[in-house]
Amino acid sequence: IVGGTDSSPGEWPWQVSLHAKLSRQRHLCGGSIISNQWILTAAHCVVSLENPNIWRIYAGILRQSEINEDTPFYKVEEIIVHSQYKHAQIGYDIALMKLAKPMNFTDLQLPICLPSKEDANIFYTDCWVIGWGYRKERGRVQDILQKAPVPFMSKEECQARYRRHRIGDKVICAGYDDGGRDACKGDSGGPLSCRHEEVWYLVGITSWGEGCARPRQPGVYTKVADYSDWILEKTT
Ligand SMILES: COC(=O)Nc1ccc2c(c1)CCCCCCC[C@H](NC(=O)/C=C/c1cc(Cl)ccc1-n1cnnn1)c1nc-2c(Cl)[nH]1
Repeated sequence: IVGGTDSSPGEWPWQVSLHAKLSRQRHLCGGSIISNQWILTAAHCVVSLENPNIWRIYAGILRQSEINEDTPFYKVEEIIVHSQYKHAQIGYDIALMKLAKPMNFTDLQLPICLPSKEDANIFYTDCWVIGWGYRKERGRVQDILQKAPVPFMSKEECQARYRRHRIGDKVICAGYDDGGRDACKGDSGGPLSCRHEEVWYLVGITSWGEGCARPRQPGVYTKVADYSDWILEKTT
């Protein structure tokens, strides 16, 4: 996260850190708890890494330094990538990870609400992007989970910023025309969380952008409300 601040314990209890253990283990992406057995993340995080056994999901943590060989993690039983996914800038950048065992909810690990299809046209005014990603384009993974407020941007304005891309209808853009606050490397797969009438919703999945926090280059997020049928179909 560029231009963010430290989160407090339990502030974003749905945020998880997805680690993969290949030759060595490291944080790869963020994810969100949507039920006691399902994590929602970005397709680009898991494609080419679809062997469930390499994944370790850490929930209820604020700091990456809380993770060591003794830290408990959730194993993954199944990974479901959207069948139309090709690459992030085209869209369909959404994937589900099924936990091998249902998790117990605590104050530090709780699900976030999914927006319903009818919520697809709400213009949210209180949205935050969260993650352990870089604070600048050439940076490193942060220890303390970072948060940054990012304003919603209309699709028209977003398309005007990204002339060389087709900004599809199943994505949301958020960011500042002057730049300064945005997601960055290591944040993808994580939530764009918006508070609406006292309730937090998983409005977006951090997907891509041209650089981090550059002026007039907003972040592009998978629009979760447009995938509610897909999520229900795959998780029930
Ligand atoms: C110590 O451990 C580490 O350093 N881990 C570790 C640390 C970092 C990374 C990995 C591992 C690789 C994950 C591979 C799959 C994921 C590959 C793509 C992914 N993208 C993003 O997270 C954000 C994109 C993004 C999203 C929005 Cl909304 C706006 C601007 C964005 N950016 C534009 N340019 N940079 N960001 C990424 N993630 C990383 C990189 Cl490197 N790139």
